[in-house]
Amino acid sequence: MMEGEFDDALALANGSPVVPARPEDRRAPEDRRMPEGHWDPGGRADDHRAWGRGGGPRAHEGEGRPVPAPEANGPAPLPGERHAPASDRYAPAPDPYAPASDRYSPAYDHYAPTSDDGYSWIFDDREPTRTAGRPGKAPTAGTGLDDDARRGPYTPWDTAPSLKGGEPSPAPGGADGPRAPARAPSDTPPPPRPASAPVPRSAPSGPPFGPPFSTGDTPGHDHPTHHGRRTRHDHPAPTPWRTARGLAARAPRGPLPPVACPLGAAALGRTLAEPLTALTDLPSFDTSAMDGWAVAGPGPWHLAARSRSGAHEHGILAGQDASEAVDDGAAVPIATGARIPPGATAVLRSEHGEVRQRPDGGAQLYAPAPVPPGQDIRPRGQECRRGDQLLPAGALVTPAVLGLAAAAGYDELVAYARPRVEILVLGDELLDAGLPAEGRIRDALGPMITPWLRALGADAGPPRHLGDDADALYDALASSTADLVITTGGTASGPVDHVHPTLRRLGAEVLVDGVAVRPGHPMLLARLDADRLLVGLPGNPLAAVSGLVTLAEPALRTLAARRRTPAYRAPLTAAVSGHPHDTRLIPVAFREGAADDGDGGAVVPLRFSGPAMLRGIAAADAMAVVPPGGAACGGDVELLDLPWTGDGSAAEAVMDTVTDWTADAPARSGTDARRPGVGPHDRPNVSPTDPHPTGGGAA
Ligand SMILES: Nc1nc2c(c(=O)[nH]1)N[C@H]1C(S)=C(S)[C@@H](COP(=O)(O)OP(=O)(O)OC[C@H]3O[C@@H](n4cnc5c(N)ncnc54)[C@H](O)[C@@H]3O)O[C@H]1N2
Ligand code: MOO
Repeated sequence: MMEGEFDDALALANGSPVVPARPEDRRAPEDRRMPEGHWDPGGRADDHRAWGRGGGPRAHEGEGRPVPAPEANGPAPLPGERHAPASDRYAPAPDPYAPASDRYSPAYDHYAPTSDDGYSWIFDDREPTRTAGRPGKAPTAGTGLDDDARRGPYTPWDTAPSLKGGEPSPAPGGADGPRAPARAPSDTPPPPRPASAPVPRSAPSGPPFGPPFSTGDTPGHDHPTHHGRRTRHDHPAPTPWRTARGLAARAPRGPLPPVACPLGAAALGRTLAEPLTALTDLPSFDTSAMDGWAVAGPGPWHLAARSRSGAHEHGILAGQDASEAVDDGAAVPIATGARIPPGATAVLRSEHGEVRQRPDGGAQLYAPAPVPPGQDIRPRGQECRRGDQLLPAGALVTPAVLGLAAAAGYDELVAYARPRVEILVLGDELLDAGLPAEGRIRDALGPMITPWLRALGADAGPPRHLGDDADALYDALASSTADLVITTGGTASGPVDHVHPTLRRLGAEVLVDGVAVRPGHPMLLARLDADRLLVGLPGNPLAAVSGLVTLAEPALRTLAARRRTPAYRAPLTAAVSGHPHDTRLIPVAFREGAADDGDGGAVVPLRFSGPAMLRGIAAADAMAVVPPGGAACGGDVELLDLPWTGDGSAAEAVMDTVTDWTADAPARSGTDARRPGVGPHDRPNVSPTDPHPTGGGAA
């Protein structure tokens, strides 16, 4: 296209005489590749990429801080004060950790649903009570100790004095039982200590309670009793939570081999093992972006009866041949998605054109304003040229990726194999249908874990129920060919907790034997052989969730070659007390506009987050990582996505390669508590319209 032709259009608009365009100046539209609505007078066909790679900010700039600074969200606790002032309506429960206990608490009845939206009752942001003034509890007790800590450390059943006549063991002390032993902070391996050295106590009260953990400085690794009898004295120190995640991520030898899989559900959720490279230009031909007329040169245009019989009765439709050229000064009806015929220079939308009949029986098409060359034409190669990298290896195959791959000409994708996971549900007490009865309960983990793992890209079959049969467990583990076996229950040291003994019997290498996390501390990770791992999830349902996110998810990520989603944080609407030594994982719901600055996102700790409960996690958007010692109201906490929260992997992959991703992205306020790139959610339990989400719990 010559500049003169553009001038022609302008001249027409200005009522100036039109100099007919020279046909030799009209190159095929295929040669002009510019973004839609922009013609390419200079024929800069190969510069088209520049249009998508402007100077806009990179999509991931500023990603690290999607939420306001903590100080914007509420006062920090005063020195010596564990909770925020009472005026803070998002202030914490008297002891938010207390409901995590399995002991009956009247609180469980107290938080029955009362609110209008039916969900806000679950927020764990009850009216604050200063610790010192809390009735009925000594200020030093219950500040982060759950039932387990109160009743004492992890105690192997076979050494409990009341059951066996083994070594003497001190009786539980005080009303709350013995205190948990002091341990190193969660994410720091405990310092080496001589085996005979006494273990310091976290509280001076209570009778002595012998050292319960291994003195080894490498938790879970140098434990001397993996092939011998476990005693209370030689149980390994729990692995710090973050260390455990890292060990789980590094436990597999690497990703499973790539496979070619048909484009469709078989590929969904896998990770691309090769870059997705365009097999064609997209669009692959110059395309009409609108229903209307393909026009050649400036108007008005002669609406010719098409010369070829039968063809183009309704004009040129999508999918039809459009090889017949349009003469200069002529127009032909065209549909969205149809090929632009040779000679056409623009598309005039149907709502913009006016057809006037001529006395000679012909028709003339008029436009209310000049039609710039290239208008409403999607030029070939606008989105990509053949050979362009559309996505890098490592991108998650999402539904959108399937669509893109299909558009780009793929019939199958080369992606990493899905990890095969076998789920073994242990426990004679479990029913798989009906109501709990006669001491038996419903299996809550089988129905949960299979889809959870599938959402993580695993090939997980239905759970197998093995009861509490040690031989059945041995046979199942010995014969399994799965990349990862997941057991539920039986990780502790009760009389029918068969996981540890069976691993010893199999000669498995225990990589993580207990994690400094609540709930879920008995979780474990073992290598059955070079290519098979086992994650032992505790039986308490929320403890099992904790094990899923702590051990199963990182291991599966490595096996499936999934990217780690970057950590993200949000401020808490209420203080959460911490375990003295262990990391806590608590279910939280996102709430936009909950913070005191009026528009900041935040996360609301949910109630019913005791180890045996699923009520909190079922309403949750994420799990918050609460470090030992707790987190203040307004303080940022790290968040772990849940499978239904969304996964930014694909978006991150795109951001690495396509810079105009930002052009259409909604502006990020910097206060969105959600993962960058994930749109506002509308889960009913976190209705942003509810100004008083404390609901029934606020009283
Ligand atoms: N003496 C000690 N006992 C326990 C300790 C401890 O430190 N010292 N830790 C407790 C903690 S914490 C947990 S968690 C559990 C873990 O126990 P197991 O992994 O051996 O699990 P089970 O005893 O089989 O079950 C525990 C609990 O969960 C229920 N359960 C089991 N499976 C299911 C299922 N599929 N669906 C629903 N509920 C399930 C089971 O009935 C028990 O109530 O150990 C504590 N003990
Ligand atoms: O604290 Mo256990 O780990 O109940 O879950």
